[in-house]
Amino acid sequence: MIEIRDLKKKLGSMELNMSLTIPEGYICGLIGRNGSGKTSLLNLITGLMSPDEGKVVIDGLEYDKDNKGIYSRIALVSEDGLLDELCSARENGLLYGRYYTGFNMTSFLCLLNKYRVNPNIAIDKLSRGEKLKVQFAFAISTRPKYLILDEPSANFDPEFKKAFHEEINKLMSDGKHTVIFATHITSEIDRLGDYLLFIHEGKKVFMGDLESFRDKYKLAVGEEFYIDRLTKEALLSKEVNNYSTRAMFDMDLINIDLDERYMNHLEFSPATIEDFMYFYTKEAN
Ligand SMILES: Nc1ncnc2c1ncn2[C@@H]1O[C@H](COP(=O)(O)OP(=O)(O)OP(=O)(O)O)[C@@H](O)[C@H]1O
Repeated sequence: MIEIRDLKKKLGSMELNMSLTIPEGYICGLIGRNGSGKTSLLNLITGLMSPDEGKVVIDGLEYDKDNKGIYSRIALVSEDGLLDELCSARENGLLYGRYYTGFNMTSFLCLLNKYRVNPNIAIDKLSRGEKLKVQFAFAISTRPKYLILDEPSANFDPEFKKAFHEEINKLMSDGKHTVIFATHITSEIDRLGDYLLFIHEGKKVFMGDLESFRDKYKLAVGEEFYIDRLTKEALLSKEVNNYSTRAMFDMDLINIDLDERYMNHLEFSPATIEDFMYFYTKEAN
């Protein structure tokens, strides 16, 4: 389990400030608009960045006290690659694999072969997508309990996306692994995710399973008159068009006794992550 306890980090004019728990055995999609703090949060979780206050606790272990225990459990795949760019993938495997108790060189080379990446040329001679493939293959070959992916699939071609999803499913099949991935592709969370963590300006807006998300946030369509009659606190924001109005509601805050008669005039459907982001950030602006 990953616990983020009262974590604070000043990032320019913004402060990342949150507490949350990420359970084991699930895939958690991390979403938020550009600059909301996704990469910074993942860097704090993986120990690449230190918090100003608070801490990250992984399986009861803490950075600075139990680094070895943490690093044997966690692997990060990100654009800012952690491998040596001047060395080939094979050399990186030989150099850095030994720091990971679970690293398997044969599995690493097999995956590179499967992904059609040459293991013998320097990483800086590879394309962006190929670099990410090397990182992904390396991370998977350490058999991490926690696999952290920072927008991994943005540069993957459709064929590799399929292989990537298969590999994630394989890793997750024993129920003991956890994947956290930041993405801007909301359909990827719908497809892969069990949990959703939505952040905005360094703060947690929603953390929970996708079913709870769809129960909590609903999109209402109908006449503005009826939308305006519902509990004000439950309304995230609305968009008025010529013929109908769309509005996002937090159903936990709706007062059913008072609102039901107006709700009957509106059509409600579970929010998609994309709709939620649109209506949430529209109001927050
Ligand atoms: N070391 C740092 N010092 C100062 N500011 C920082 C630092 N790292 C990040 N920031 C700022 O913090 C904010 C969040 O950055 P971050 O990269 O975490 O966002 P993000 O959600 O991953 O964005 P994107 O979706 O564009 O990748 C940005 O405004 C960034 O400029």
